[in-house]
Amino acid sequence: MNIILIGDSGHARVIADNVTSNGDSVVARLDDKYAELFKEDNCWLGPVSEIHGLIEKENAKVVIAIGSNAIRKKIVDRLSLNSDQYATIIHKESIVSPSAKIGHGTVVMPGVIVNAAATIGNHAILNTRLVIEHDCVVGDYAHVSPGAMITGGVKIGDGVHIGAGATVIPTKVIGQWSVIGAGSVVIDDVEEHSTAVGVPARTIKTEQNTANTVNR
Ligand SMILES: CC(=O)SCCNC(=O)CCNC(=O)[C@H](O)C(C)(C)COP(=O)(O)OP(=O)(O)OC[C@H]1O[C@@H](n2cnc3c(N)ncnc32)[C@H](O)[C@@H]1OP(=O)(O)O
Repeated sequence: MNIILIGDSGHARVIADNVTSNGDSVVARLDDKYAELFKEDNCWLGPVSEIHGLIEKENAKVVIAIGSNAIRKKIVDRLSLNSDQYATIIHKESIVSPSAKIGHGTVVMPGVIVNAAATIGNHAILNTRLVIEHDCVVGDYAHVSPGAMITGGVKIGDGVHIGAGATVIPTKVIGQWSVIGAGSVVIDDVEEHSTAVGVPARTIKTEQNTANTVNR
């Protein structure tokens, strides 16, 4: 499969590694830091506006390879591609239950475990070596960071960012566009648009994080 990445930073480089280690090819990396389209090492580099021509020319699918949940959403909204024009990248050294569902545009990094009947939304990031336990639901545009432990039946809303190494105990609900600090342990539900940190996690900010919050 040919893949076009939107974004050309560290997160995009990790996704590019995932793509190639699965035997697929990154044929373009598009980013508005480039003024015009050119080819380097057999890969197109250029502004995001080149995407429609390249999808056709290269018979490629697209992944938004940008770490910010809000910016991924903005780009998806702006591009208005069909869902089948996005790829789902699942690293071959991850373990995904046959009964789990993973949405389009979502990336599953090496060492991830997704257990039975978990449902992962679209354009989400399941980062290196995390665990999503049975029956969890992870929303669209969520990012669960490296080493997080999401135990059974947890619900993570759209656009949520779970920090590295955080733990969420069973059946808790993290409201949409909230942020959980690195290393935190969530033992209560977290309201939408909030930031919660610590062990146990306590909410330090509410109504702060939205789909317009770009720096996570
Ligand atoms: C491949 C990759 O790299 S994936 C990227 C993974 N990224 C992460 O895991 C980053 C997660 N981000 C964090 O943990 C951040 O600290 C956030 C988002 C929770 C908070 O950031 P900010 O909103 O800038 O808060 P700020 O730094 O001002 O801290 C506010 C308070 O919370 C405390 N705090 C912040 N983060 C944490 C944390 N993870 N655990 C415990 N306390 C924390 C601070 O000490 C501070 O306390 P004080 O008011 O008593 O001094």
